[in-house]
Amino acid sequence: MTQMGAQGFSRRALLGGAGAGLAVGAIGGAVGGRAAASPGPAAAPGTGAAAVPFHGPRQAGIVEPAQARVHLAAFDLAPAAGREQLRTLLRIWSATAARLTRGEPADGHENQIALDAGPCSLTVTFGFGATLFDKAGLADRRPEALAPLPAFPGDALDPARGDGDLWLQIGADDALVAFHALRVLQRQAAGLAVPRWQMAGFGRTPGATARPTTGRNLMGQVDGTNNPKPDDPDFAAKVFATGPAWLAGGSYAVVRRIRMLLDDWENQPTDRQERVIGRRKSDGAPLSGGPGAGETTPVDLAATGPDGTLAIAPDAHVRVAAPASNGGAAMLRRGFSYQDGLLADGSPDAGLLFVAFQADPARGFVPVQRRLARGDGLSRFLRHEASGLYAVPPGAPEGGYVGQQLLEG
Ligand SMILES: C=CC1=C(C)c2cc3[nH]c(cc4nc(cc5[nH]c(cc1n2)c(C)c5CCC(=O)O)C(CCC(=O)O)=C4C)c(C)c3C=C
Ligand SMILES: [Fe+2]
Repeated sequence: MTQMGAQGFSRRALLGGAGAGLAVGAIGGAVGGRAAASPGPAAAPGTGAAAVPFHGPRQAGIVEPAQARVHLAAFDLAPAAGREQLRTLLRIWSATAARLTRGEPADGHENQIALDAGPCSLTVTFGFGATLFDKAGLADRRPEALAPLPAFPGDALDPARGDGDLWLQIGADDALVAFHALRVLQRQAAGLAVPRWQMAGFGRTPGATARPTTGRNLMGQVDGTNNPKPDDPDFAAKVFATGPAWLAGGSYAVVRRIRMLLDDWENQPTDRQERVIGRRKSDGAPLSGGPGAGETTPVDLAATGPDGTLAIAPDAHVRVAAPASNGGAAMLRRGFSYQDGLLADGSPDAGLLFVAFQADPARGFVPVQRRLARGDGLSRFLRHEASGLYAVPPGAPEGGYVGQQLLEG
């Protein structure tokens, strides 16, 4: 899984595609509950000028379409740091994220990497890992839902590349803008938090396709079609947490680094690849839909072919992952592809930085992954290599900082 569905649900999508992001910044109105940010003076028309406001009831980087570039990073509190240092850090980080998402230079540790670029839809999303709470003297405020994820069959997790006290998701439609934000935020953490791991990912660049379509992953599949949509009546119930009070309106992010065994996968004929997923590769249409089906044709898990067998195989990924197969469990998937060169055996170190937001991991990722790990035909071509679970607080109002309700509530 990776991107948002073809319908999209950003301010950009509402305004008619990637280029319309310009209008969001330029009109300066309120869109989706956030006051739109003004792009900095350097903003180029189109992708460069698109600005996603940092302040608002929800953090940015959850419902917006995945950008072309991402950095995922985790930090641990510095050995001598506690609650006060955490507060200082979150204030600095929030103020910086607000400036950078407006296309303005940072107030400290500015390094000029993005000086001549607009905001490029930059979003910075903050999350808190379970280990943060003891270190910051907040053990009594740790949500039960932040308990460590269970081990799943087939997991081959590297602890050095997972978990962490603090998590950042930095997305932008320009590589320099994204890296600038990462560097500045990392340098501003000096003495307060130390980097634990970092991963870089990518997705489709706005304008790369003639029609706005759901993105593809590195296996070549259209990925993100059956994500919950903000217009769905139960969208908020699936994606946003209702408690504890400091987290209400926030979410939980599950992050998994999933390597794809691309040499094996690419040796499979296309019809075999399609049966593994349950959708056509060319356009993402479900195999239950017949030749006239398209990407958004509803999946019919009961449909049979002329020979009486199920059109979507018993171990097809979309069958095993579907809410209908998992007691209604659902999540908003917002992943990115990654590639880090070659492994020692010459195979590509490439795959999916799976990111999924949900109201409660016990009603989202956990039951689905339990089932996938046992019965998904796709899992033969995947390796889960790193994992993290983070509480993602609600957004910060103008003048406030992310996590304020936790630290001062
Ligand atoms: C535990 C949750 C999931 C993991 C891990 C996961 C990994 C993964 N998925 C793909 C490719 C596709 N996934 C698709 C659909 C889909 N995947 C999940 C969950 C996980 N995927 C869900 C809940 C769904 C939706 C099922 C439904 O309701 O129909 C699809 C089909 C298109 C789509 O709907 O997005 C593809 C393709 C890969 C490559 C991967 C690990 C690398
Ligand atoms: Fe999937």
